[in-house]
Amino acid sequence: MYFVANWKMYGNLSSLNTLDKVIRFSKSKEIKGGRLIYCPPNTLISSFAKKFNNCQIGIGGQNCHESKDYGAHTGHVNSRMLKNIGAHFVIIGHSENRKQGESDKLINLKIKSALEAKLKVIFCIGETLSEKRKKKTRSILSKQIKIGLKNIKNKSNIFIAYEPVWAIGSGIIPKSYDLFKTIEFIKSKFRDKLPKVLYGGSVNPENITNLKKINNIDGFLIGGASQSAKKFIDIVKKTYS
Ligand SMILES: O=C[C@H](O)COP(=O)(O)O
Repeated sequence: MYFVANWKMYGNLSSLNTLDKVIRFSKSKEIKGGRLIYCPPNTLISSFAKKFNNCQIGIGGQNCHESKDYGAHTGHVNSRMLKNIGAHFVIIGHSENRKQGESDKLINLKIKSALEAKLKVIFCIGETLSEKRKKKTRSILSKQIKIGLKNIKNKSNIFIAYEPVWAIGSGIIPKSYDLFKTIEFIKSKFRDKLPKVLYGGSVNPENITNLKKINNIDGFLIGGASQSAKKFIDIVKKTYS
């Protein structure tokens, strides 16, 4: 199982101290089969990479520019730059960026550039509350997958993160059966090799006990709770208990 910590726009150099606990945990037997990945803000990727030297914790960025080339794009960072400072993963298509106007087409270009830079991609998809109410979840997910992954033949380095927008930061999670069926639907879109599908949206040490019972989920993309080492570790421990 994969446990991805998305720190969003939180954290500074002093946050590095909180990682000691996670590093110790990652080297203990308690980690079982858990694979930990941290996606801090870009300002902290190098420091995280140094800190995680000698342990099995992956590092990722939270977004990247679509161009694989360097260029005059003020305020942006491309996938090569992320790779160069120690990232192995990048989150692309997060709803917080889609909300800012990131289109499926742009997401497709970003994914291609990230794969070219040899980063693994955590590709976020999910419906809004109004789309859910209009029973459009499946058509929205199909469109996001179809355009987002257009002309990408080798999908082996792509993880899908299903994050219903209404579940992010709201404390609300989908009903277990609905979530199982949605993940099954997402996987049905892939013919040959099934991608790993993560769930994200208000995952915490309390609701993980139910979420872990949904047996087609391959891991979790965790926002708020991942900023606390204790909560993040608890989520992993409870998944295996
Ligand atoms: O990337 C993480 C998700 O947006 C979930 O965030 P959350 O756990 O704070 O709801």
